[in-house]
Amino acid sequence: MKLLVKAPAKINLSLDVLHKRPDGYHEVKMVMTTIDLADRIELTPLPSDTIRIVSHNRFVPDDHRNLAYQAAKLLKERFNVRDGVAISIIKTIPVAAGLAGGSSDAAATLRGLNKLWNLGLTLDELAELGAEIGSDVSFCVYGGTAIATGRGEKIEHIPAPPPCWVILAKPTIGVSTAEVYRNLNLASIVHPDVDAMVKAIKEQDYNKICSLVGNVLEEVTMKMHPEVAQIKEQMKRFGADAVLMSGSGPTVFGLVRHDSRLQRIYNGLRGFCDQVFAVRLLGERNSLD
Ligand SMILES: C[C@](O)(CO)[C@H](O)COP(=O)(O)OP(=O)(O)OC[C@H]1O[C@@H](n2ccc(N)nc2=O)[C@H](O)[C@@H]1O
Ligand SMILES: Nc1ncnc2c1ncn2[C@@H]1O[C@H](COP(=O)(O)OP(=O)(O)OP(=O)(O)O)[C@@H](O)[C@H]1O
Repeated sequence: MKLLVKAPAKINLSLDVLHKRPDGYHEVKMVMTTIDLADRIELTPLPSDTIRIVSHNRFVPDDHRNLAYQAAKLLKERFNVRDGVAISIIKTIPVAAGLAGGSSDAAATLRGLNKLWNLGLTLDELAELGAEIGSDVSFCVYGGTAIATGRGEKIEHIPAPPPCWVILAKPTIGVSTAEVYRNLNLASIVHPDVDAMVKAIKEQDYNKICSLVGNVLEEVTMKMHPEVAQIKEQMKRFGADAVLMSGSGPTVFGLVRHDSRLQRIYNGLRGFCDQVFAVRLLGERNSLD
């Protein structure tokens, strides 16, 4: 049996960093939501006791460095699974983009193998395992919309924001998350109001949500890559309701409510960015089947 699993990308509507922890990670407080831009993961049982990664994207490693490989290895070791699996990754989410592509592939692999190998784990158990792979993996196990705290692995679900379009534009650079956190100057942070963002989402107040988007990592990445600021400016000029960099970047997203504006913004951005997408926010959380 071949199993197909969808691995959606995330954006951060609000991302605050509270302090640096003794273990080197940063204590964060963020609002994350999944969007309808997804990789597809195909899981095929193998007769031998191996994990094989198949990916036709030259930026995606096809060995133990792949987060989907690490997800399969973790399940095999923890639950003594002797079966093998071929994990084929059909990539749509831009790589090293701030959209949690690798983390979502790992999360989808956890959900899929739980089913393929009849492990009977709950989403909570899979999210806990996911945290061992990366900070964004727990959220990606659930999807939907959530407040993430700790180093990003503590998840509290909240309702989805009101429906809208999300325009994404990724400049042709990749960003190292570790480097961005390293270059963050904690003393000069202007903190976004994460609680107010949560309240605005619960009240389904689209205009308020737009006025509250904020990401403390944005300034750090912009300093390294001025094209991020340029794309933000363009997106604002073409009429997006709110514009922000996602995660550690460099992808910039814009929220757009009216269909009539969408084409104009999309066409305008295509002029100077290869990777531009127009997708919907995804309201629902992932289920186990
Ligand atoms: C920027 C975000 O994507 C926002 O959602 C996440 O905070 C990063 O999540 P991620 O890519 O899954 O991060 P990980 O793979 O766990 O960590 C990569 C590196 O980023 C830094 N890192 C990550 C998360 C965090 N809360 N504090 C950190 O300082 C650490 O140096 C770590 O070695
Ligand atoms: N399945 C995968 N897909 C993409 N990249 C992967 C994968 N597994 C490992 N990687 C490695 O991880 C690096 C970061 O890729 P990824 O697309 O996950 O970044 P990101 O979107 O910035 O993640 P985040 O938003 O969680 O910080 C890549 O450069 C790549 O070498």
